[in-house]
Order: sequence, then structure tokens, then C-alpha cells
Amino acid sequence: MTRITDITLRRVLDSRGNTTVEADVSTTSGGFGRAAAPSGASTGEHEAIELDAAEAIERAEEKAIPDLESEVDAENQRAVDAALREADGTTNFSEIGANSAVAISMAAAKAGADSIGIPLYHHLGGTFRGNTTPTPLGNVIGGGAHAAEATNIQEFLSVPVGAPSVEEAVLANARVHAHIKELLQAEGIPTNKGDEGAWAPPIDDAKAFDIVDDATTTVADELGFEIGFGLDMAASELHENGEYVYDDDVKSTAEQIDYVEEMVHEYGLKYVEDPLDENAFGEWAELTDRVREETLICGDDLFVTNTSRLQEGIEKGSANSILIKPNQIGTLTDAIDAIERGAENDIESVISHRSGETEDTTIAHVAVGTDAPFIKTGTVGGERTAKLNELLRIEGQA
Ligand SMILES: O=C(O)[C@@H](CO)OP(=O)(O)O
Ligand SMILES: [Mg+2]
Repeated sequence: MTRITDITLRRVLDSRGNTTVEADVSTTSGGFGRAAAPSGASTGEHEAIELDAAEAIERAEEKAIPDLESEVDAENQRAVDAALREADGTTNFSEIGANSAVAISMAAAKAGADSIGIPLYHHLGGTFRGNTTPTPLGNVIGGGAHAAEATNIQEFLSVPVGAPSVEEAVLANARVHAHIKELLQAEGIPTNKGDEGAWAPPIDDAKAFDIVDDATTTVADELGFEIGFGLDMAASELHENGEYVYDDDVKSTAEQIDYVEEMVHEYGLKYVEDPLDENAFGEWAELTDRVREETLICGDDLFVTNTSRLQEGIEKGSANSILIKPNQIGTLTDAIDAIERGAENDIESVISHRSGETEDTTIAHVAVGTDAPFIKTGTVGGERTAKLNELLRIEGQA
């Protein structure tokens, strides 16, 4: 019923105007799925390999598609993803490209769900999950690798933990984003935007902390529920020769740990992603020990959605949260295996977009299907609202 009959790949544009891979998958029962691969800018050194889109398509057409068409059932996600890995033959999809692999993996999942006649989140999570929606982390001020001449910290995130619904949470983040524009304009500060639609003003991190604190507090008072905030420090991008290099300061590892702990206490941060370098498992553990009761310390570049790296982090106590990005590892099976391993070890999952995105909505379904407590997929911009609005549709079906 769900045997794959045809896989078609094409180049499409992502939100940065770069080409990426889109896959169409059809099945014998007429099921259909379409998905496109996102693309990162502040990529982890341990991520699966993204090839030039045209190259990835050519190689996947030659090496992977013949092993899938008429050979595998779209509803059997593990079999689809095992065939992709088998065809690639490397540990990091460097042969066919993680971009072609993840596009095919996600499109096959959609075709499987369509063939069976259930929503993707239900196909991915099963009948006993998928009854909750994640809290969205909304990127409202950005810099780092996402915007030049802006903050050193890559992302300041609105975290509406008190919102009674995902609809209220999404609207709250949009309100915080709009209020920040008003605060910046009131001071005559330019309101440029970064890759993910967050404001990217020419201000330092200290100013950004104060503006985001002001905006989240004001909007929380307006709406009547708690709105905290968090960070993606993407500290590997700041890490040079064992130090963390800011525009106005250079911090040793010990000073970086103290700094993050101080910010968690001063601003009541709900979430801190990548506060230290992507190889510093031990130092991460020291920070996590200090603040784990107050905040989530989340591994993005540290874990790169890789269960083996997550296992090392579990054994060392490096973090209490993992960022999940299917294109970092190459298949939905690997991404969901990482979520499960995390859940077995009290590691909270945050399902995430990439800075280069399309209108694809798969990650919204992954978040709901796995009961993930959080999703990080921006605040405004078509490639971000595509996921946020899909969450609103799913919540409406509940
Ligand atoms: O660092 C991150 O968490 C992601 C998403 O915000 O950015 P990028 O896709 O550039 O890695
Ligand atoms: Mg990150």
C-alpha cells in the first residue's frame, strides 16, 4: 500500500536565496509527500555534510533512489532511512549529502502518513503521543553568524512559558518582537533584521539583554502570563585558542562559565544554548551543575542531533537539553532516536529550524509527535510562520 513508486528531487530556494534540495515521494496507494532540506550558517563541526544542492541531487539519484523505488515502504521510516544510510556508505552522508538524505527522509514520512490517512505528527509519534504542543522559543534579537555588526550572542529568544496555548505563545512572541522594534526606534537605533527574522541592531550584548528584558516584561504584563527569555550563544563561533572572544572582551573558559551563570541569575534565563565550545563536554558539565535547577542548558553544536555524542554528554552530565535538527544528522530516524535517548535520561528536546529555511513544516510535526516541550523556529518571516501556523492548525485539531 505504501511501497514507494517514485522519488523526484529538485533544487529550490531557501530563505537566504541559496539552493537546497526538495524531494517528492509517491506510493502505490497514491500517497504523496514533499519536503525540503534547511541549511545552517553557524554549523557544528560534527554535523552531517551538506553538499552543493545540484551535486547532492545527482549523487542521490544515482546511488540512493534506485534502492528506494519499488524496494521500500514509505510507512516504514526505519527502512527508508536505513536504505539512505546504506546507499551513502559513510558516517556523515558525505557521499549523497545530508541535504538530499533529509529531504527524502522527511518526504517519505509525509507520503507514508498520507497513504495511511493520518496527520504526520500522528504517524511519527503514534496514537499515545501528540496530544501536547511545544512552547515556541521566538528569536527576537540576533547577531553572531546570522547578522553582521550586531550582537556577539547569536540569538535572544522570547520564551512564553506561561502561555495557556501555543496560539497565545506564538502571538506573545510576535508581540515581543514588535515591541522591541518600538524600543529600538524610540532610541533611533536602526531596525535591520538577521537571517531568522530577528532584529539585528548595531548594539552590544549588554544593551540587548536590557531591551529583551524590558520587552518580555512589558508584554507579559499586558497579556497576563509569564514570558521569560533565553539565549543561543553559539559559543563555538566565539571560541578561539581556548578563549571566548567578544567585541569588547576576551573571556577564559572559567570567566565564560561565571558570565553565563551570572546572566542566568540576573535575568532568570529559561534557556541557554551552546554556552561553551562544541568539544568542551567537561566544562559544560561544570556550568550545568551550577544552573541545572534554574534553566535548560542545551547542546546544539555540542550534540549535533547525534545519539553517540548525546550519550557522551549524558555520561559526563554536560547538559539537560538537546537541540534536534534533522538535517544535522541526515534522517528522521536518527533525529527521533536522539529524542528518545534524551527522554530516557531527563534531557529535554528542543526541535529546531535552521537559519536557512523553506516553507517546509516537518519540524512542527516532529515536535508534536514526540511531545517535545519546546520548538525553536523563529518569530516572523514566511519560512518561520509556516511552522508556527502549522502548530496552530495542529492545536486546533486536538
Ligand atoms: O544555531 C542554531 O541553533 C541554528 C538555528 O537558530 O542556526 P544555524 O541554522 O545557523 O546553525
Ligand atoms: Mg544553535
